Amino acid sequence: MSDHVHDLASLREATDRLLDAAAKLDNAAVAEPSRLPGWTRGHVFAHLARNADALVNVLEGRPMYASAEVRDADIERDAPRPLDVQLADVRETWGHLLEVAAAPADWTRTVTLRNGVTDSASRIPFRRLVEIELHHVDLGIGYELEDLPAEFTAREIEFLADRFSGHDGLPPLRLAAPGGAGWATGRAEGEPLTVTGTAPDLLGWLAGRRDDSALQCTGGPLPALPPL
Ligand SMILES: O=C(O)/C=C/C(=O)CC(=O)C(=O)O
Repeated sequence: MSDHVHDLASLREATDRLLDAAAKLDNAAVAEPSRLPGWTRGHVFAHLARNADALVNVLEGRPMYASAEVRDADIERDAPRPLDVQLADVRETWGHLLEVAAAPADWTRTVTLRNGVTDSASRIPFRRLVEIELHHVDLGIGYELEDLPAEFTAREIEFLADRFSGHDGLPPLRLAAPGGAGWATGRAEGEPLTVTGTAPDLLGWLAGRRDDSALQCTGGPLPALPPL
């Protein structure tokens, strides 16, 4: 089981980091494109606020979002807001999520996210941490994959490697980072290809944040990853 107390502490630090960096922006920068196709920085802030509300729903046993359409429409509605409103929303919704997470609860219970995904409640703080850390990078404001805490990077590679594990569209893969860290993913049977790169480059590739140009693949050509 994930250590939700440890992950909540990491989440506090990551959220403070994002809010401190974002506070240096101005309204014009909020309206500029983020690194996510079709999304301004305002879309990213709006998404983070609505995701906090959605995770409160998950922890309290309600559907994460009323529907995919409502999720998307809420992000579009909130994206054009000025910086102070965006950051107040991210801060307040995060405060509410923390309050709900502080209530006595069975952290081993199974909760349901969107698209029918289920998980242990104890993994919700880590899932939120992924949103905060990767979207901080997506804002394109000077925080890069290399700036992510090494523990987070290793855990997110493991999380994504698990997600692609057993995927028929992928050959067996062994991911290898300097220092001996390694992860297995793709189909289980067969001789694995070895994909070598720094942990940030491996994470960037798996998470769709970076191309494969910094990775080396031995044993065959590097496969294209299926959509997340
Ligand atoms: O952690 C997950 O499996 C799901 C995360 C999300 O759905 C994040 C979003 O894209 C969202 O909350 O809108």
